Amino acid sequence: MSTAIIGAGVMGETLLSGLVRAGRRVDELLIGEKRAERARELEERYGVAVVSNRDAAAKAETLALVVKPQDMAEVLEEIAPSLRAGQLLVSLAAGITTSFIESRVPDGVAVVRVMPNTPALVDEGMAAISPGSHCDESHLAEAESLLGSVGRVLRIPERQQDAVTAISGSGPAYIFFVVESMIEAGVHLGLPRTTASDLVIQTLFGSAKMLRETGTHPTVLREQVTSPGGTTASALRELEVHRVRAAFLAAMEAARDRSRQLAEGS
Ligand SMILES: NC(=O)C1=CN([C@@H]2O[C@H](COP(=O)(O)OP(=O)(O)OC[C@H]3O[C@@H](n4cnc5c(N)ncnc54)[C@H](OP(=O)(O)O)[C@@H]3O)[C@@H](O)[C@H]2O)C=CC1
Ligand SMILES: O=C(O)[C@@H]1CCC=N1
Repeated sequence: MSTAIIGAGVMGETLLSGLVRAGRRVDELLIGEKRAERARELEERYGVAVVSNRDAAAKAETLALVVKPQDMAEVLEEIAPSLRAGQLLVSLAAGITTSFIESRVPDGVAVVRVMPNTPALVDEGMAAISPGSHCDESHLAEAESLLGSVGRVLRIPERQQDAVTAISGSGPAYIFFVVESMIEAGVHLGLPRTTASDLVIQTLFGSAKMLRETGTHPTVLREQVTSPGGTTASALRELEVHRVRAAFLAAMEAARDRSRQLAEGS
C-alpha cells in the first residue's frame, strides 16, 4: 500500500521522517513537492521518490496533504482528475474542513482531517483526527496508523478542530516561547546562557514527566512548589499582575479564530 505526502515542508518532512523511523518501506512512499532543489534534498536524505502531484495522486492509496491552507484549493484542483473512489486523503492543514476538500474531489474519495504538531519529530506528537462524510472505520484506522507512528492520536468531532489547532497544533510554539523567556530571564539574573538553558530545559522535561506519570492536577503540582511566603509565590504574583493567564486565553482565542479564517482562503 503506497502513501504519498504532498507538500514536504516542516510538517510534511516530520511525517516522512517518522514513517521512515517506524519502518515504513521507502519504496512504498511517494513525495509531491514543487521545488526541484527541495525535492533533490528529500531524495538524498531519505531515498524516497519525488514525483508530480498528479502521479502521486494516481499511484498512492493514501495521500497526506501537508501544504499550506492557502495552497490547498490549487493542489486539489491539480490532483482531482487523478483521484478515484476508494482513495483516502488525510489533510494536515489548519482550518481546512473535510467538506472543503470533499467538494473538490471525486465522489467516494474519503477524507480525514488531522491536526498534528511538531513534537512528532521525536515521536512525541499529539494528533487529533476527525472523519469526513465518506469515511469508514478502515479510513480512520489508516489515518491513526499514519499519525500513530509519530505519537499519540485522539479521535475528535470536527467542530473541535479549530480549538485543537489553537491548543496542541500551535501549542509547541507557546511552550518554546516560555522556554525562551525563562532562559533570557536567567541571563538577566547573571547566569551563563548555557547554564540557564540546561536549567530550563530539564525543568520543562521533568515537569512534563510529572504531569504525565503522576496524573496529578497541575494546580496541585503548582501548589506543591509554592511554599508559603516563599519565592514561587512572589513570582506567581507577578505573573498574575501581568495578566499572563488572560494573555494565554486571548492568544488561544486568536489562534482558534485564525484557524476558522484559513478555511475561507485568507
Ligand atoms: N508547522 C507546524 O507546526 C504545523 C503545520 N500544520 C499544517 O501543515 C501544513 C504545512 O505547514 P508547514 O509544514 O509549517 O509549512 P511549509 O511551508 O514548511 O510546508 C509546505 C510545503 O508545501 C510545499 N508546497 C506548496 N505548494 C505545493 C504544491 N502545489 N505541490 C507540492 N508542494 C507544495 C511547499 O513548497 P515551497 O516551500 O516550495 O513553497 C512547502 O515545502 C499547513 O497546512 C499547516 O497548517 C499543522 C500542524 C502543525
Ligand atoms: O501556525 C500554523 O498555522 C500551523 C498550524 C498549527 C501550527 N502551525
